[in-house]
Amino acid sequence: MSSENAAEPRRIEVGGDQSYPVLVGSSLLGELPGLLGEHVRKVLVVYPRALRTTGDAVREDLAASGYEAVAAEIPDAEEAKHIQVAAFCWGVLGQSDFTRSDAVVSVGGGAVSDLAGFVAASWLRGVKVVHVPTTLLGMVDAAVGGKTGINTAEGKNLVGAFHPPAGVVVDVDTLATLPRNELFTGMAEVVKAGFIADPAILDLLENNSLDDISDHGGAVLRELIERAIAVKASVVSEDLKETGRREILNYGHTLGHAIELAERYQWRHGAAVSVGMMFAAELSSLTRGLPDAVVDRQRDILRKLGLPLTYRADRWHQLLDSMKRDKKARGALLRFVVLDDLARPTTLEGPDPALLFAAFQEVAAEAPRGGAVQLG
Ligand SMILES: NC(=O)c1ccc[n+]([C@@H]2O[C@H](COP(=O)([O-])OP(=O)(O)OC[C@H]3O[C@@H](n4cnc5c(N)ncnc54)[C@H](O)[C@@H]3O)[C@@H](O)[C@H]2O)c1
Ligand SMILES: O=C(O)C(=O)C[C@@H](O)[C@H](O)[C@H](O)COP(=O)(O)O
Ligand SMILES: [Zn+2]
Repeated sequence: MSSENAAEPRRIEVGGDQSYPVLVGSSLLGELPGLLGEHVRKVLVVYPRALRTTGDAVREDLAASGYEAVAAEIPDAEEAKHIQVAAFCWGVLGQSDFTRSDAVVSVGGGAVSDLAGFVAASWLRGVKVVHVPTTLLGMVDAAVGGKTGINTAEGKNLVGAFHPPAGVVVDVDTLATLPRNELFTGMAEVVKAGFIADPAILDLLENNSLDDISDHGGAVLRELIERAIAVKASVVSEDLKETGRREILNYGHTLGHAIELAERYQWRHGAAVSVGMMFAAELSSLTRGLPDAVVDRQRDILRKLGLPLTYRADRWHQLLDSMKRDKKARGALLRFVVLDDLARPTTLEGPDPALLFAAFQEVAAEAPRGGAVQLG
């Protein structure tokens, strides 16, 4: 991850009151000081144990640039999004005398940027954060947009804050070590961006081989990443705090989050969102007349990527119960993001429970025998 001989990165600007760049390219570590700005002296580098080599490289690079760089090594994946992990980070910040002019840098997937973003949002009521996403999902979605959060026993992301980063470094070289199944679960959010806003993404996914789609050094994946970031940047530039348009980024998430909770976070987010998008598409067909061709296209693309399309039928009541705590719900009214057509998302409020159940029947599968767990 050296910054020598780096080609000029693509810069995607996220607008709004606190605008910031998302830099996309190779060998971009050297961009971190520029994003941190002039006044930062101390940096907390937050990374999971599984990414110790990369996290350490970032910390050493920052130390070599003159920062007092402190490491916070946290549990892996969804285990990171826990209040005790936030408290551990607050402890490190306190013991190292971090002030309001200091900063946090996250290195990892979406779980790490959500946790580290929340720590930065809450420490001294808000310090700077820069994200270095190392999963596809983190690059195209989680690290961009300023939503931060942790889970509680009752559900996913129930505690958090909107806290935009000062910048995001999308170094595609970090994808070299990402396991293939992690890359493809991240692709669910890319597909989401295609169906809600940018159908060119869908053409790329349909017209290229899985090898080209997953080649981190190749032009296809690079275009998918840049297009998906552009969708997210455009939406959050307009509506940081989800008072309106931003809800479209939740397509597939109402059921998806309920599945993650039901599976005790043993399914990856992208896998759960894949089933959630199929459910949302079926609901769109039943309630908004979404053409069958669009539903079939979504199913075909998700299937090509090896993403799950169904979920066990026997869990419907549990899922429905969790969906009542979804952040889009208003009082007793459940709300879903649905599609009127390709790239025409809208909100459906208080749908007839019979239609919700009917949509679920379209994605329902028999319960696995012998307690088999599908990791997605
Ligand atoms: N804030 C947002 O806007 C937003 C958007 C989408 C998703 N999310 C959240 O993001 C999380 C999911 O993120 P994720 O899919 O990145 O999962 P993750 O952060 O759990 O990472 C998945 C796994 O990949 C490993 N990993 C990460 N980078 C690697 C690399 N370069 N090489 C090898 N292994 C690597 C991690 O150690 C982990 O085991 C969920 O908690 C979801 O709710 C947030
Ligand atoms: O950025 C957003 O807004 C999104 O909804 C993006 C989602 O992909 C992401 O999973 C988000 O964390 C879900 O937000 P939540 O508000 O439903 O917790
Ligand atoms: Zn998501």
